Amino acid sequence: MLMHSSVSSSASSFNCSSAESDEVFSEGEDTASKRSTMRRCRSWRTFLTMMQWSVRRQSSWVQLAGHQGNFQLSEGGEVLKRFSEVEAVCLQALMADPLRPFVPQYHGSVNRGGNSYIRLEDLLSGLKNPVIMDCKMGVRTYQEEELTKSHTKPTLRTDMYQKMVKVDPTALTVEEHEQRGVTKWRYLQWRDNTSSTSTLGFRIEGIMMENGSVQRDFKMLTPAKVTEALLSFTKSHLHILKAYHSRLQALDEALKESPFFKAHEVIGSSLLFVHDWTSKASIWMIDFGKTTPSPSTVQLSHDVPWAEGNREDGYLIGLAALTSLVGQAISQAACRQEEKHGEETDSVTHTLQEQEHTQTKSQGGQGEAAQNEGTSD
Ligand SMILES: O=P(O)(O)O[C@H]1[C@H](O)[C@@H](OP(=O)(O)O)[C@H](OP(=O)(O)O)[C@@H](OP(=O)(O)O)[C@H]1O
Ligand SMILES: Nc1ncnc2c1ncn2[C@@H]1O[C@H](COP(=O)(O)OP(=O)(O)O)[C@@H](O)[C@H]1O
Repeated sequence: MLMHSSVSSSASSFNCSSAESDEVFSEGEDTASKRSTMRRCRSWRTFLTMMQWSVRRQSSWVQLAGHQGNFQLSEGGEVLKRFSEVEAVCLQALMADPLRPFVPQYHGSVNRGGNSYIRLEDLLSGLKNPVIMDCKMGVRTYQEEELTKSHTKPTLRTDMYQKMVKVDPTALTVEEHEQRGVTKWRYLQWRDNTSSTSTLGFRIEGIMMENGSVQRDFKMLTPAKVTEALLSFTKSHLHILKAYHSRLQALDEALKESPFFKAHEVIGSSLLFVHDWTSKASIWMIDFGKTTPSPSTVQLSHDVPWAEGNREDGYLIGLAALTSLVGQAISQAACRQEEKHGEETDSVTHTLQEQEHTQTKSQGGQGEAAQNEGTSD
């Protein structure tokens, strides 16, 4: 789902502010005075509406991936995400962890219209026409419980069967076609195997460019294809790629120091890359809905392949691959820049040579003319 908040939260949703409601008509006020008060109220309303509009335009909030209807935009640079106990517990712990600078600020929960929400810092706040990329981390996006459930208590999902049919009907067995359903584990595993999740330890879930165009469903199994996507996402801007590279390296350092990371199996969590053309670029850890404490008997290393029962998520495998591919994008962008610079220099040299040539010719002509003049004297 993609939701442009700047449009949805337009002036029409604006309520009379306290400044306006202060202007209450008193009994017996004469008509002229009422008119003048109304005029003042209208201009206040217009002014405040414009202020509200422009402040909201600062955050053109979009939801690039995830569950439709899970988010609401809130006042004061916050977004509200549908409450999940698992996620709330993680966020609470992360606020006192070395990973805190990499996680949106968590402000507890709130009730809206009978539903509970988690209050999160809006990571797009202050960015102008943001460019966003959601990378889902890890070598698998399903919890081990999902696998167990698929053996012991399989529930067939028609929606997931249909999503598979739409992409590749041949991926389904005859039995699955007959049942017109697959388990959630089967679907998630298929998604992992048909993307770079299983091989690289991450996948690009979606990219939104500054004009609002969104690309999802990347068929990117090869590192070269991912590098290509990174170059297109950053328009090969070296300073943006370098900022991302440093942030990934800093995240790696923080993960090594993090008691939270040591003790949790991080499944289905994303890194949200955000930048705009005023050179603000950052990366944030989001979505802890499937991040759970690892059993006390298991010591996770996060950098070895998953095997049933070992609980490994492969988060660091993905982070290393992603960092290395951003590094490759930097090298390629630098090469392209040099080539472009070379071409520009060539063209400048060529122009200068041409100018010199023309000048020499015309000077030669002038000399001749002067000589002729001299001789005619
Ligand atoms: O992205 P597509 O291919 O559409 O598949 C989605 C994602 O895997 C979701 O994971 P995430 O939240 O990490 O994006 C998952 O939510 P869960 O978090 O519940 O596993 C959805 O399961 P359902 O919510 O059961 O439909 C599943 O349908
Ligand atoms: N704090 C935030 N600030 C800005 N955008 C966010 C924030 N959290 C999530 N998003 C947007 O919402 C999308 C889905 O978020 P996510 O937490 O993964 O939801 P879900 O649990 O439904 O999968 C992200 O890809 C991103 O575009």
